[in-house]
Amino acid sequence: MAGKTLAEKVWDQHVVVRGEGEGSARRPDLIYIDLHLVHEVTSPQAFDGLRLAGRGVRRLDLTIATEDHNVPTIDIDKPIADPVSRTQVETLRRNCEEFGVRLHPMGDLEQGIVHVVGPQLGLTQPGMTVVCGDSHTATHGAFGSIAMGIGTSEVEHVLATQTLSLRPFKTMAINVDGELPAGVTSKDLILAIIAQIGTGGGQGYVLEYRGEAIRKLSMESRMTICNMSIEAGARAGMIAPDEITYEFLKGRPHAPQGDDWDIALAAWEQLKTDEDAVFDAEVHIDASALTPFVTWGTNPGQGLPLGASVPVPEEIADETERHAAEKAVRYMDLEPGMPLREIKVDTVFVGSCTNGRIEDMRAVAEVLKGRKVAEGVRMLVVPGSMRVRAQAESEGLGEIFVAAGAEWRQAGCSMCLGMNPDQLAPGERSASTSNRNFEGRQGKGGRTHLVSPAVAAATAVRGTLSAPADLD
Ligand SMILES: CC(C)[C@H](C(=O)O)[C@@H](O)C(=O)O
Ligand code: SF4
Repeated sequence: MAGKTLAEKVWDQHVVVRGEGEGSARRPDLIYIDLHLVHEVTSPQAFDGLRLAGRGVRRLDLTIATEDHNVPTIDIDKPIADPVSRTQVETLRRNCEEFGVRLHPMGDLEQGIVHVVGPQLGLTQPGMTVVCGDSHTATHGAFGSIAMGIGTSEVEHVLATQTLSLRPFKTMAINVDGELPAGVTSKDLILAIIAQIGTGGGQGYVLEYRGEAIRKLSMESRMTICNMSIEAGARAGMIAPDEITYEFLKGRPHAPQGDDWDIALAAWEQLKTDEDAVFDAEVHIDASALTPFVTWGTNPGQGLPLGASVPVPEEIADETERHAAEKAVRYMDLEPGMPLREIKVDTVFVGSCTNGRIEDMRAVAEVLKGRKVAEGVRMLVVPGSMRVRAQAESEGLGEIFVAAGAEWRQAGCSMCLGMNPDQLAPGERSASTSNRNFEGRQGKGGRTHLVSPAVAAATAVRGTLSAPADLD
């Protein structure tokens, strides 16, 4: 019998009841869930459902909530001005209190974006099943766990039973060969992967990122990659745990301690794809050929190396792609054929669950140190959690941001999406370290270019899409 992939191993360890049938006709499996993360947007109806059915939360010890999408990132001691956001946050607080769910509210040191908070507390661990009513749950796959976004009715099911009925998946290996050149980051890599396989390329698959370049990445960088698996349409993305994973986890508040650590480690070391395992699909990408990568269009797959030019739609042979490019170029208000480096921005956003961690803050500070944000450019630096903020402060990074003329904010999803006061005005253009560049994502009529933290910082200094190497 052929060996198993990492994803198959983790899945098999969590099957409570196996679905009947074989192959594509196999019915869903009932899967045990090890960690359930909750935020204000997708939980209200789930708690309502529990209340109506007279049920409680089955595993309070495996459930944790935080406020992230609707929170402002300044004046957090004042009441939330927007009534919809205020209701969302207050509802979460009421629900968590009533059901006994642990909540990290605004102002708390552990508050922040749900996908930053889980790993930072050591709650996310190798070999787990992790769910959240949020598509970027894939982030947690960086620890070698199966981490999936779920809908509100599934949130209710997990709250009530700690299990979920899930369809079996296909496996895809993303083999990243060679080494990333200096100045090229994991954000550039994932943008290049999505440009290669397309926003639907991962549909039905759990992706496993493998190869030399991946092994060398920090946990923060691995999270950036897994985070965007959903932008390739995948059900989840994973990376096998290794020394870098264990080093990150050791000593965190919820990581196993003492003998439990040794027992856990022995189990985690088994979590790799067997040599003779067969993936349903394999993709290769040459890391050594990559340069900083940015998006020009309105989906995360419409990206190119920074040194390239805006596509000329008439030159695109495939009709569907041509139409998509025409539409995107129009919405983005770009000249076909213009160098990407000439695109001027008025806003730079650093943050989100893709690039709001300490490593990202450091990368931005390194570029901004001793430099100024260009005239007419507004730059927001938003830590993914209050702990990231505190760490950045202790390293003196906050001062660097402020001295450069950037706004150094409190934690939250912020300008990643238009659910809080941090938004683009119609017609404004941003370079953003977030993960989605859909029409209006950062505010109605706003235009988004997805970039790495280093590119975001260099762009803030020059006012046009730039890499640190473009600065003198
Ligand atoms: C609001 C939430 C449900 C949504 C998601 O599922 O991803 C948000 O986090 C996003 O990034 O668009
Ligand atoms: S930071 Fe953005 S992508 Fe991440 S959870 Fe918040 S809104 Fe979604």
